[in-house]
Amino acid sequence: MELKLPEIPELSRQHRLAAQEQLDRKTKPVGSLGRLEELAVQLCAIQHKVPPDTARKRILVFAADHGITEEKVSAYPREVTAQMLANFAAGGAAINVLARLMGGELFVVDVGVAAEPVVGVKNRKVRWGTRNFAHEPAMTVEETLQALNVGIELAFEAAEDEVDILCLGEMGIGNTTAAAALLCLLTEAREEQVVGRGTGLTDAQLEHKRAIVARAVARHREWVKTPFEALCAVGGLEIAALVGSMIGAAASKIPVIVDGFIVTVAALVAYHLTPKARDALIFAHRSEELGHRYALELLEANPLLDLGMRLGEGSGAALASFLVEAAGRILREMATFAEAGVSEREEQDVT
Ligand SMILES: O=C(O)c1ccc[n+]([C@@H]2O[C@H](COP(=O)([O-])O)[C@@H](O)[C@H]2O)c1
Ligand SMILES: Cc1cc2nc[nH]c2cc1C
Repeated sequence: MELKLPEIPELSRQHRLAAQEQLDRKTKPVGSLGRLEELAVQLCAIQHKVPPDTARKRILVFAADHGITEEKVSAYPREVTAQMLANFAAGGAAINVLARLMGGELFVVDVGVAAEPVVGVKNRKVRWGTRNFAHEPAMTVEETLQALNVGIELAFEAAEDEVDILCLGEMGIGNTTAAAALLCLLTEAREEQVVGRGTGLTDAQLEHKRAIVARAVARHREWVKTPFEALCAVGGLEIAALVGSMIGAAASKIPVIVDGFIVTVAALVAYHLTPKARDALIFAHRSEELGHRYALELLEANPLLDLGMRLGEGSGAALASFLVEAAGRILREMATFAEAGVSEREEQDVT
């Protein structure tokens, strides 16, 4: 298997201009809907249509386990990943509540959880968890490509189902360690800048996690030459699938709402592999996780929300989807000055 990525179309300048022109004719002072207007224009540029479609929303939650949990880097035991899959399937997790509230479909995809498959969760296991990257590369080239392809396939399936907006989330105990190490390997970041408390480490546990990441990153820097190799070295199966899904969605002109720290690091990998993947991304929120600010800055991303959240599961993306849908509906449904018989702005000479 080799790395073959789908072609990504350019953002549509024509639809961007048409969207802005229509917005300026709606019954509101020019520019008064602020970032909602930017969002509406961005949706049109990604989808190549005015007004944009926002009715059909799908959340993809990619789940996997991490060998690095052997190093005691998470506040919770590895088994929680599989247990949460059962919770997702039963409808009891935060993301189930938010999916119901937003009227979105929730697809949970097991790309590599270290347990038997769960009924109600899509089984696309590549292997039962990654290897411990403190000692060896987390994934082989073959495994990484397989996981990337799971993501690409799910994005293409969404396109076939005429999904309008894709929200991306993840579940995987230990994945803030993988994401932080990946961020270090891809950039000049130091561990103190990007290794955070994840699910809630104490000060002493955070020190330990930083030492583990520093040692592993130094070790893998010796051989890692490309972003793809960085993903193999310290990434995760769900992170690789997220990267694939972003590239597949961009190729299919589907806007993607990026959740927290882990999904943003996946976005950075996608950007390094194929820069145009960045164009289809909308950043949901600024997570409490330490490295998120840094990762967002690298992508020049200004997220919509800042609610002090650090859950994952796509929860921030689901919340931001309300704003994204609002932006699209404003362009679709608001009356123009002419339609409503409202007087337009006056050119007043005050000299
Ligand atoms: O999305 C975030 O910014 C975020 C920040 C901290 C933790 N998480 C979630 O918590 C898990 C990873 O935390 P940890 O401490 O086990 O590395 C994983 O299931 C993520 O969904 C997610
Ligand atoms: C309970 C629990 C739920 C989660 N959801 C995403 N990451 C999680 C981590 C834990 C520990």
